[in-house]
Amino acid sequence: MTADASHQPTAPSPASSSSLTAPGASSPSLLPRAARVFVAGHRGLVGSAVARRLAADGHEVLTRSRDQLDLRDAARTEAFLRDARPDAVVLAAAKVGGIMANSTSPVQFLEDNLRIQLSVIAGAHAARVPRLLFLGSSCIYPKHAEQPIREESLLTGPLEPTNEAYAIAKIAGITQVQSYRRQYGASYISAMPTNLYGPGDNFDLATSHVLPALVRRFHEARVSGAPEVVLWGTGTPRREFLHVDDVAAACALLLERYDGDGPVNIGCGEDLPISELAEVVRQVTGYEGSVVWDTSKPDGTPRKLLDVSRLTSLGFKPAVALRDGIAATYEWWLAQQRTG
Ligand SMILES: NC(=O)C1=CN([C@@H]2O[C@H](COP(=O)(O)OP(=O)(O)OC[C@H]3O[C@@H](n4cnc5c(N)ncnc54)[C@H](OP(=O)(O)O)[C@@H]3O)[C@@H](O)[C@H]2O)C=CC1
Ligand SMILES: C[C@H]1O[C@H](OP(=O)(O)OP(=O)(O)OC[C@H]2O[C@@H](n3cnc4c(=O)[nH]c(N)nc43)[C@H](O)[C@@H]2O)[C@@H](O)[C@@H](O)C1=O
Repeated sequence: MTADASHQPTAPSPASSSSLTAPGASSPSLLPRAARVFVAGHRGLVGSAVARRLAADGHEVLTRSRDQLDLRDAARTEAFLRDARPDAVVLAAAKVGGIMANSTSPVQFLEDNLRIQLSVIAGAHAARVPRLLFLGSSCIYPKHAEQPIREESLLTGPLEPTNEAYAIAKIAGITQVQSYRRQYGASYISAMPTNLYGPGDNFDLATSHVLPALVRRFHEARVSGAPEVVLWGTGTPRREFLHVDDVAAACALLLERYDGDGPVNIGCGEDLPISELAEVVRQVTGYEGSVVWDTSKPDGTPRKLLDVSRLTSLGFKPAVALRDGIAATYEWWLAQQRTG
């Protein structure tokens, strides 16, 4: 793949580009009206929500399934982008999973994500795509970062070992985006969402995140009449959960209003212990047995609450309350079960 930069705008200096650039609500959007946007990973939890949101906002959403285009293939990805010539790319394709999948398959979490990022970000630049949003994750921050975690905490301490490979791939993605901005003046940005959930989530207990796993475990225990549900770890780690429709709204806002060098955290600003999350899910699913904690399983990072002031300064406000979002996600999953 080539990344011919000869026609790119002059690069801003890294120093000047490190400040937050947030056009006011009256400023023109950084995304044209009825823009053509390639959403990479449109079948996933986040990509599907972003695609729905952008379409509802009047944009044209371009998609390719993995069968049609494996985004690890740099040459084919660049050729697709040169041909499609989108106004923007949202990079929501990634190798994604919960704590166990991350711990047991670090090679795939590192290599697939590095390859996808190299293909899509370099390919977008080569195809002169003017705008790109890269999605990372809150796990990029140090395990013991000061809470709530500000964007400036990046690279200030050791990472959580259970997802270090994934985090390092995502940090490389942030640096790649910043490098295209610094060297070529590309209007490419990064966002770091907190733990997400919603319709389209992965409910496979071996690879899922905690929230869909709890929904499935409590539901199946209620249906089978099991006296107890076994959950992983101690229940003490704290996590922040954001509904995927809110993430999609934040992504749309950032595409329209943010053009800064640093990543932007996406979260709701509130967290809770996994034990409390379990209690909410128990109530929503109607399970009446008890919970047992399997402390042979990893806890992961003790706390991951994001400082979201950079995002809220742009006007973001989450709309979905956690209990309502869990109830709707449970309904969605039950409907999926019914339709096979
Ligand atoms: N879920 C969460 O809690 C969080 C997610 N994020 C970030 O959001 C982004 C999206 O995550 P999420 O939606 O949850 O993940 P999903 O696993 O739900 O979706 C990922 C998508 O990427 C696609 N994909 C993966 N590999 C390839 C490939 N080689 N070629 C083409 N497509 C590929 C998948 O395709 P297919 O359907 O064929 O498998 C899928 O559609 C990721 O960058 C993730 O890091 C950040 C924080 C938390
Ligand atoms: C989004 C984020 O997601 C991951 O990090 P994580 O937040 O640690 O992941 P998680 O959702 O899997 O677990 C959260 C907590 O919940 C506990 N837990 C209890 N019972 C179950 C359970 O049944 N399944 C799972 N998965 N966890 C459980 C579990 O032990 C842990 O204490 C990384 O992929 C990381 O890379 C990343 O970006």
